[in-house]
Amino acid sequence: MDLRLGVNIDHVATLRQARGGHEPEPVAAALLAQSAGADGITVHLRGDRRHIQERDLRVLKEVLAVPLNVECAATPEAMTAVIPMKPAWVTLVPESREELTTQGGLDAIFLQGMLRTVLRELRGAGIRTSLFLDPVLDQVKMAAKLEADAVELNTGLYSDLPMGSDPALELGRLRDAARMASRLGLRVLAGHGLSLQNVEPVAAIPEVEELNIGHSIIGRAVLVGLGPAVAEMRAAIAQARPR
Ligand SMILES: CC(=O)[C@@H](O)[C@H](O)COP(=O)(O)O
Ligand SMILES: NCC(=O)COP(=O)(O)O
Repeated sequence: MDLRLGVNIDHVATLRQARGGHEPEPVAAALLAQSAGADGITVHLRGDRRHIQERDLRVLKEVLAVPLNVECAATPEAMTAVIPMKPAWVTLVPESREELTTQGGLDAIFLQGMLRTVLRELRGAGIRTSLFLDPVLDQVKMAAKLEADAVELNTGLYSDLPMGSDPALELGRLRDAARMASRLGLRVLAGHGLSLQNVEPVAAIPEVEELNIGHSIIGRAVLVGLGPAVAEMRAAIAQARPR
C-alpha cells in the first residue's frame, strides 16, 4: 500500500498571526506543498484561533486539488465553524487552551456519548471522520464502535522519547494499535512530532496509510524552502515503504 503524506501548515499561520498581517500566506504554503507532492493538507482550527482562521479553511477548500483534513475539538463551536466548509475529512482532537501543542489523544471511551452525536452530525454532512487517539487497543475498539472512518494514531509519545532511549515499547504500541484498527475496518493514519530523524519506523508500519506531519516540515522549510522540505520527507517515507 502506498503511504500518503499529509502536510500540516498550521505553523505558517502561526508566523502570520505573530504580526497580525497577511504574511506568510498559509494558502500559498498549501499550494506549494501540494506541488511538491503532498497528498493532503491538514490544518487545526483551534478554539483560540492561535493560527488557522475560518478564512483559511474557506480559501483552502476552494483552491486545493488534494483533500483537506481539518482537525478540531468536538465542540458545538467548532462544528458550527467547520461543517459549512465541507472539508473532505474532520479529525476530532482533544484541546486545551494552555497547551503548547496537542497533549495526547482523545479519550473516546469516556467521551463516547458526545462523540457519537458529533460523528453522526459530520457523517450527515458527507464529511469523513477520524479520531486522534493514543495507540491503546480499547480506544481503537471504541472508534470502530462509534463508526468513525479512520483513526489517527498519536505518535507524540514515541516522538517525545529522550534521545538514545529505546523506542521498542512505543513502536510496539503503535504497531498493535494499527493492526487492530485495520482488522476492525478503520483506515489508519498516524502523526504528531514526526521528523526526518524519527519517521522511518512509523512509515514502515504496513497498516498506516497516511502520515500527517507539520511542525518539522515547516521548521525545515524555513532553512531549505517548503518544496525541498516536503520532498525530503517524501524521500524518507519512500525509503521505509518503497512504492
Ligand atoms: C492533533 C495534532 O497533532 C496537530 O493538530 C498538532 O497539534 C498541530 O497543531 P498545534 O501545533 O496547534 O498543536
Ligand atoms: N495530527 C498531526 C499533525 O497534523 C501534525 O503534527 P506535527 O507534525 O505538527 O506535530
